[in-house]
Amino acid sequence: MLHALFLISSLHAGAEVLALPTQGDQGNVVDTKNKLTRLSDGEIQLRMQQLPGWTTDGKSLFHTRTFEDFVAAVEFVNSLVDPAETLAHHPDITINYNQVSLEVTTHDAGGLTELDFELATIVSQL
Ligand SMILES: C[C@H](O)[C@H](O)[C@H]1CNC2=NC(N)=NC(=O)C2=N1
Repeated sequence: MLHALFLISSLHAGAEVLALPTQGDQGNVVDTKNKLTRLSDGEIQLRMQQLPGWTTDGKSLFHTRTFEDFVAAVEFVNSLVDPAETLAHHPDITINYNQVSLEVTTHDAGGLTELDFELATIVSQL
């Protein structure tokens, strides 16, 4: 418990926390309280290791998919609607014929948050 409190205050102070909170009480507390808090560079690096097919500039996540044709590209875009609405978090989308490019960031926080990685992880499974 003391450890969890220390972790939370570290995050608020903007310190880099290299431990990835994924499970247990500590992780749940941090995830709930910090979903819209910008992640540090160290936290972003750790999460990128779990996100193949995506790149980052430290402010956004980027992902591009190529499809058979325009119709398939639009169908993929349509499949993004439900997860985006469920999370109340929406990717910026560019369609170039059969290619769909996504940019995910938390505009409200001015950078990357846990929510961006949640959305990206769901998109990766589509
Ligand atoms: C009020 C509403 O939930 C917010 O404006 C949401 C909507 N969707 C969003 N999507 C993304 N990508 N970033 C946001 O900051 C964001 N904000």
